[in-house]
Amino acid sequence: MTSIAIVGPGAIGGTLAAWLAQNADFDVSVCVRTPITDLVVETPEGVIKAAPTVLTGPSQGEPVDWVLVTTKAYSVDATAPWLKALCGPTTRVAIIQNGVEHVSLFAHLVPADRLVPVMINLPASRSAPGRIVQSRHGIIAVPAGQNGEALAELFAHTEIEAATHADFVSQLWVKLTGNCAAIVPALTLRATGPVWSHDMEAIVRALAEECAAVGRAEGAVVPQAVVDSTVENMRAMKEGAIAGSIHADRLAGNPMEIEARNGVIVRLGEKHGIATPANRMLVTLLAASGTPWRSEA
Ligand SMILES: NC(=O)C1=CN([C@@H]2O[C@H](COP(=O)(O)OP(=O)(O)OC[C@H]3O[C@@H](n4cnc5c(N)ncnc54)[C@H](OP(=O)(O)O)[C@@H]3O)[C@@H](O)[C@H]2O)C=CC1
Ligand SMILES: CC(C)(CO)C(=O)C(=O)O
Repeated sequence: MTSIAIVGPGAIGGTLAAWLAQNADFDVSVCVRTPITDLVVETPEGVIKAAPTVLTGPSQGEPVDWVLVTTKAYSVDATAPWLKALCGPTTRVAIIQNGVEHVSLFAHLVPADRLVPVMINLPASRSAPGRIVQSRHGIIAVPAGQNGEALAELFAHTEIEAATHADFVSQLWVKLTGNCAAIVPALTLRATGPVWSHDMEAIVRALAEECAAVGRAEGAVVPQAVVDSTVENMRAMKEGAIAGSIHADRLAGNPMEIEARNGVIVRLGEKHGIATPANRMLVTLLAASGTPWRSEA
């Protein structure tokens, strides 16, 4: 029996917990801030249900084989008491978040040889605690090597396609390039398609070009086609559509991952001497969007 604890069963964590709990060889628990009774997830393959063990505080935790951290990237320190309770000498910890800083954010909490960064491409939204819609097929990318292989193996019997990649850094930056333009609808609170113009295209393209340039300076391969498809996706965005979790978070008045998704482009751009004026401007504006919205928790 493989024991798996998921810290933060929101849209992503709840979806992954429900899929993993379908495997009778897994003992799945969820570590919550807001209690849940069970999980009901509408997936591309139909509705799946699960009733994992629910831990409401770190004092209820004990060492497990795997911890999957699926909190937002600004909640790192909030996971520390959970990690202390759930980690034994052989526990592996997967960080399943957006952004490119999985390892550096958690380096002070988890030994490097047991920290597994994960890129996830899986659109999911939560309507209530434990009630989630996974709207498209899920993809997970992990670094090549034993830890990555073991993480991918956990998802072998799920809908989610998990694979190892020798060039994992490129997986992260390609995803970030696709995601960084979502800061526009997060600011305007409107889909970009219906208000598309040459000026809007220039802004979206600049955001993605800057991200790709910084990613390349960090050693990633980010093909120009990724920039072009980011622009095309924003052009095609229909009225009423949500451009992912940062847009959904602003609409809900939640804290946003501004720093992990766009601030990082500015910071690492500075490190490499790459100007990132579009990201810098929109980060400043979104962070300044004021009450009742907060930028980071
Ligand atoms: N949603 C999506 O479609 C996608 C999201 N991602 C990324 O995945 C990561 C998770 O996002 P998402 O699932 O959308 O976020 P959610 O806000 O839906 O879920 C985060 C969860 O973390 C919980 N949490 C926060 N602090 C603690 C704590 N101290 N102890 C226990 N639980 C805690 C929250 O609790 P509470 O229930 O109280 O809110 C919530 O359940 C982010 O990095 C995001 O960018 C990546 C791809 C797609
Ligand atoms: C765009 C999407 C859904 C892709 O997985 C995402 O990363 C997010 O919502 O944050």
